[in-house]
Amino acid sequence: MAKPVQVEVWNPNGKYRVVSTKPMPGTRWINLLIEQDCRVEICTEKKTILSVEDIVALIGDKCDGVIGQLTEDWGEVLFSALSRAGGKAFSNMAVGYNNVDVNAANKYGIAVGNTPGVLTETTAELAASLSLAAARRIVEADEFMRAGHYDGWLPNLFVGNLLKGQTVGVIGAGRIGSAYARMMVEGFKMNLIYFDLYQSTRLEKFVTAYGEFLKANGEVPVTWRRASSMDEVLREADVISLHPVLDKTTFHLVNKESLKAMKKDAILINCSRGPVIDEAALVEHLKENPMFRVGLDVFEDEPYMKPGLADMKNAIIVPHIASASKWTREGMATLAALNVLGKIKQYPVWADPNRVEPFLDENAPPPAASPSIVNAKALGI
Ligand SMILES: NC(=O)c1ccc[n+]([C@@H]2O[C@H](COP(=O)([O-])OP(=O)(O)OC[C@H]3O[C@@H](n4cnc5c(N)ncnc54)[C@H](O)[C@@H]3O)[C@@H](O)[C@H]2O)c1
Ligand SMILES: O=C(O)[C@H](O)CO
Repeated sequence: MAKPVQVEVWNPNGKYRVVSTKPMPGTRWINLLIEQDCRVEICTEKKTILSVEDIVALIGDKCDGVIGQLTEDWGEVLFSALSRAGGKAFSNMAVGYNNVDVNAANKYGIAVGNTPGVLTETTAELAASLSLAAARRIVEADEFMRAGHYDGWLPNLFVGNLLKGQTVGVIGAGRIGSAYARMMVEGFKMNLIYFDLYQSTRLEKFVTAYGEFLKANGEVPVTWRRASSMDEVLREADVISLHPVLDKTTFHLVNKESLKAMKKDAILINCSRGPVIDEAALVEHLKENPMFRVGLDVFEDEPYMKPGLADMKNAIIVPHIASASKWTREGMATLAALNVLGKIKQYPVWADPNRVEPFLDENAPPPAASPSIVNAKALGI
């Protein structure tokens, strides 16, 4: 039998039992659930990643819905346990849901929610921060100062790359990739090359209009191009940022061969999912190409790193914090809670999962809808 898991209980007499596998930022999400007659149970176990067994214990005999995390393995075992407990709703507190077996959820008629729209800019800003930090060697320089090595200005000290006029390459120009592209184009006057399965017309229009604006002001216009293959982006771009979903088509999208195709002094940023890069191949590439720099928010075997990565001066590594702004994390918690609540209350699914502002307005009640259910069609809701 699974051992009991520690929880904190809100509104013990609530009719619907909703479990959150982690404490989440803010209290609005808790209040919204309580106002709608939910008993909210928040797991307070100290360990960071809960096992499937822990979550089965949390679900227990009666559970209407669960808010879970991207570190958890939501597959057959958990969805069957949730279904046995009478549950009909699950939401990841994340936009990515590669940790969820949606087919298994479909089998048990369980809605799967995610949280798009509220983390686009925050995540793009971290990708931009890593791009700048890598280009200007900020982390290396900071370590150098703290170690007391600075004994005066030198012409060759921490010389990096100028972004202005260079080419930024985006692989996966969806919500986050497009927001990042705009930041780099508008902020640093970089030219854009992107690769996506779909055309990003809005992004193209934006760069065209900005280029015309620059030209009208006597400046060199920025340009854009949609590449017909990822390789084109790898060969041509000076800074490449990865923003696709993780699925079979993007696993090890960047591998030994693709790394070789990139410029020797290129910068590679990954704020999508770790397995999009073959991390062992990346470590070898960083060793062989000291001018090549990388900024990583995500790792192939998270929370672990491949041997050697932590020793590389040309790598900047941060612990999956791309969506970690207060506003975004509180918003993600709210959206995840409302996904679960919406299914419990049999509300319809919101028509446009990218337009989530009405759910985030602290001064007004949220719409009676689930903000984003990825298997809505399959479940006929
Ligand atoms: N590091 C973080 O904290 C963090 C935060 C948010 C999102 N993410 C990750 O970023 C991903 C993207 O988020 P989003 O909101 O921009 O999603 P999105 O669906 O708007 O964009 C993903 C884009 O990837 C494209 N794509 C899919 N397969 C591709 C392929 N084989 N080659 C090229 N492009 C391909 C899609 O067409 C789409 O335009 C999420 O799925 C998640 O995994 C990470
Ligand atoms: O997919 C996501 O939402 C992130 O990885 C966490 O913000």
